[in-house]
Amino acid sequence: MNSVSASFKTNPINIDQIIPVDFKTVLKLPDTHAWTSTAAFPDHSPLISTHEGVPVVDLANPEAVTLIRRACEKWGMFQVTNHGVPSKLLNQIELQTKRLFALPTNQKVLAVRSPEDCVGYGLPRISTFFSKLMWSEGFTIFGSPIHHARQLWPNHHVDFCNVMVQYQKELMGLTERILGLIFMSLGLTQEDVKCFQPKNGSKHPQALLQLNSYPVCPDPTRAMGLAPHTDSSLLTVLYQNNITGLQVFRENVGWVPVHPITGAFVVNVGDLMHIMCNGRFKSALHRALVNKTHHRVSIAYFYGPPKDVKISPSLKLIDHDHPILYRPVTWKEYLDSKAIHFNKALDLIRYDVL
Ligand SMILES: C=C1C[C@]23C[C@H]1CC[C@H]2[C@@]12CCC[C@@](C)(C(=O)O1)[C@H]2[C@@H]3C(=O)O
Ligand SMILES: O=C(O)CCC(=O)C(=O)O
Ligand SMILES: [Fe+2]
Repeated sequence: MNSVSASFKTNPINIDQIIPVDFKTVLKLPDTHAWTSTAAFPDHSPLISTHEGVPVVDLANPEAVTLIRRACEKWGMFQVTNHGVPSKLLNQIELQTKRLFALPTNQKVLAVRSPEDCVGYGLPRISTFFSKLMWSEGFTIFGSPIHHARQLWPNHHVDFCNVMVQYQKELMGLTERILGLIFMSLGLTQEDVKCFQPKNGSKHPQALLQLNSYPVCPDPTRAMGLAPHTDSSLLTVLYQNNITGLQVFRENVGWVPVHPITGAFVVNVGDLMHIMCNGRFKSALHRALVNKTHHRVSIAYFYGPPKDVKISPSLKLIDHDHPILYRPVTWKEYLDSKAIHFNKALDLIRYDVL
């Protein structure tokens, strides 16, 4: 069993927090989805438009490593262009994602996630930490989605499965290429990071694909698409359709929109990378808002280390001025802690926080 499934088994979720409402039939924002009175209430005030945005890195630029290092230090996030993933595949995955979420609710629930598993249809896992429900639905895939796809389309699941499998293959290549640049930017060599190099003996990295859908919302100023969180991965590579909604939080600045760039990916530092580089790159706090007129979709690829590999701060980044901050953890151990402690999980493995 992979680390993610194993963690879901240890921390099952209540079925009420898995099945979304039927967004299409709701004409007025229900109280269950109105975030107005909560601490996490979305601040919709526009930022001063002259403010700089998330850096865009052209992977063909010889300066890419330096640009990535700066972006990771300052934002924990950047966008990449010239990445080599065929635009045809991006169009196909967007189309298949929309095809899935366009199904009637009674059909989508045929592929619902079980309380003890990570794959299938349902609300975001972090829903359990908030008193209000989010205005979004998701479909999680690990490897081939054939089991659930067959339930959705008994005779028409082949195209969906092929696109999802092909996309994961492409994204594994791209993510490993970007990871290589990130390690280079930290001065780490292949030898330093060989513990989770692909195909190290029988060990393989683990990755998950998350299709997100944000239906049009009758009252977006009071709703939340996906509540603020950091990703538990090493690195997440996200494709978004051309609808704005993603925002990243910056200390002393606030929420900054991450406007879609046609054909680009958003890359964000996850908690495990934060640990590996001893906090030098911070995992990006981000969220997604919704809107009244446009259906937004995004496809997140969460990349993590092989099962049972302990992630710990690289010794090369530790010295007198940079004492070691985090204890070693496997992805499963970290996900288990996150399932209970959510945004406190990172602090709980710090040596200096009790
Ligand atoms: C490997 C992962 C990463 C998970 C948990 C597990 C499976 C599903 C992922 C998401 C997907 C949606 C946002 C998030 C915040 C959520 O609720 O579920 C993610 C979470 C995380 O990054 O922690
Ligand atoms: O939809 C988005 O832009 C963000 C998705 C996300 O943060 C996630 O799936 O973890
Ligand atoms: Fe995320």
